[in-house]
Amino acid sequence: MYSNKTTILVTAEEMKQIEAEIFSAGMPIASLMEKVALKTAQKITELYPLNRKKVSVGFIIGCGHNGGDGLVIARELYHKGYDVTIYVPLIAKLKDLTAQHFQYVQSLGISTVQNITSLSSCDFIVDGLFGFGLTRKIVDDLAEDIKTVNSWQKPIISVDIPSGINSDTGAVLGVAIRAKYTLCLGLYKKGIWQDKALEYIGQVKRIDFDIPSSFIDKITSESPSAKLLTVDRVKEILPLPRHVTTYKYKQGHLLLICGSKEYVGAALLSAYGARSSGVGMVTIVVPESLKPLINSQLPEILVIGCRETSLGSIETLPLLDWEKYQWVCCGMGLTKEAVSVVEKVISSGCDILLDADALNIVANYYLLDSLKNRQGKTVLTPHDGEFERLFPDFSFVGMADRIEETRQGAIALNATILRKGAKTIISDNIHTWIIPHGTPALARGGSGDVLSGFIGGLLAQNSFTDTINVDTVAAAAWLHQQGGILASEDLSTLGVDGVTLSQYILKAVNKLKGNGQ
Ligand SMILES: NC(=O)C1=CN([C@@H]2O[C@H](COP(=O)(O)OP(=O)(O)OC[C@H]3O[C@@H](n4cnc5c(N)ncnc54)[C@H](OP(=O)(O)O)[C@@H]3O)[C@@H](O)[C@H]2O)[C@@H](O)CC1
Ligand SMILES: Nc1ncnc2c1ncn2[C@@H]1O[C@H](COP(=O)(O)OP(=O)(O)O)[C@@H](O)[C@H]1O
Ligand SMILES: [K+]
Repeated sequence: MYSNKTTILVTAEEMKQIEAEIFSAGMPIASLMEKVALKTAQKITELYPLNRKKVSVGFIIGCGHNGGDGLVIARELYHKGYDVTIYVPLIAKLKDLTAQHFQYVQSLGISTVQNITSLSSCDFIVDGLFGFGLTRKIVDDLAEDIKTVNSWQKPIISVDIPSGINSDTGAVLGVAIRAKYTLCLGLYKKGIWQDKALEYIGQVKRIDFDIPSSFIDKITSESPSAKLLTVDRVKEILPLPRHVTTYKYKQGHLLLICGSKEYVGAALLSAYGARSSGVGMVTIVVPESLKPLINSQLPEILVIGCRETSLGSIETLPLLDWEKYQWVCCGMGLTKEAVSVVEKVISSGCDILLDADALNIVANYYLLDSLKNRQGKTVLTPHDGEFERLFPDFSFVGMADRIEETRQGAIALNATILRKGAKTIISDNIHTWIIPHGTPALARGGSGDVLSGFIGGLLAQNSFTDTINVDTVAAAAWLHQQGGILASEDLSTLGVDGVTLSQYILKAVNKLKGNGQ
């Protein structure tokens, strides 16, 4: 079982406790700082190698151990031949270890300047101002310094976390460094993966410093932690390789209930998404008038046309043999008037995924209790607007920690929630996955319809395995983003329409074979 502990996201408190375990086990604080900073310095020389020409580096040094790290890095780059200048705005309140490093750096003759503008001629900047010890808003001169550095549009490498970013919620505390690289120390801080931090973190790299996994377990195993989903984990979750003796019904039967005259494409795109999952069978329930189109576009899909309203929505569902289907996906392009359809799906007792208008209907008709207490598993795939509509007056809505807010939603509705966004969050009441890589190319109508069908198809297949739903939904979201990334590489950010996306998801699946399988 792939159980990489270092993809876990930790809060400042958890990191402090993990480091306290390291210190109480005998590792001197100064030694850990030295080890961490040496590895960080090494990474910086890889990012900005000297290659014979002079490279000048400006350091912003804080008063805490982030500053201590920065000073050790400054010293090491100096010894390697970089032109180093340091600026120590909080010189009046340096912690002891930081003060010692400052004294040594000065004894080496490394130049210390009195104001930030003296760094403006450096090739790049290292931000060792604040780490996870930042506790309050950055104001006054320090805030001005950060605005000044950002204004230079120069590469900034942030040690541990961009200074000014709350390491739990990702919120900007007044003002924050806009980093080109964030070199996260030891374990990923939770704030780095919150959508709010996205425009400040740049490219994130983790600097490993051999934290014993028993210490990580000891501190984090009690609390439900979020983790980054990695390619290795996705490979484990996918229903691959197939048994040679399999047959189509062993590969799952998915029921899609979606579409309307107004939103024909949503039904089509959900079906394309389902097709890309490789699910054994797909049955789609749509208003009668959509039937010929679906049949012509996706000949392998069984189409049940049903009576439609004057507006072209599904009026009533026909009698369905619900037992036949491993999963039901409902809502894509359904319109908000198909209330009885959603009520029937909720009371069907099947395992269901609700998206788009089905979510709006649940919100508008207060079906939350019937959702929470229903038989069968529930997956919800709201974007932020749908999420807020679902939980208008719940205490957790609007909390600073968006990852935790999503988990609270999952608990409230006894469901697995996929929260759409630049960083997709997938959570049930215990497990939370973050999809680390994404592309804004997906920010267009139809991407979500493809996603719902694709998730449904994977869930239907994995219903024959012991894979938990939150893992399957996360793997689907990971492949959906990867499909978008691959498509934008070939067709540009503007070229990732829903049909193209559904085809590139398969390229993303195929690429997994290349990952050292
Ligand atoms: N522990 C270890 O050995 C290791 C730790 N590691 C490194 O240390 C970092 C954590 O170190 P840290 O705890 O010293 O916190 P850090 O962010 O450096 O400084 C916070 C200081 O700033 C101050 N301050 C806060 N807010 C402020 C504000 N708005 N405006 C002005 N001042 C403000 C506050 O002092 P205060 O003003 O509250 O008295 C506090 O003392 C961590 O991110 C990692 O980089 C790694 O190297 C591994 C080894
Ligand atoms: N900036 C972005 N970066 C990455 N993914 C995005 C971004 N914007 C949207 N997406 C993804 O695109 C999809 C949009 O879904 P949704 O808003 O439901 O679209 P629709 O319902 O119109 O198909 C979601 O999977 C979301 O995660
Ligand atoms: K920093």
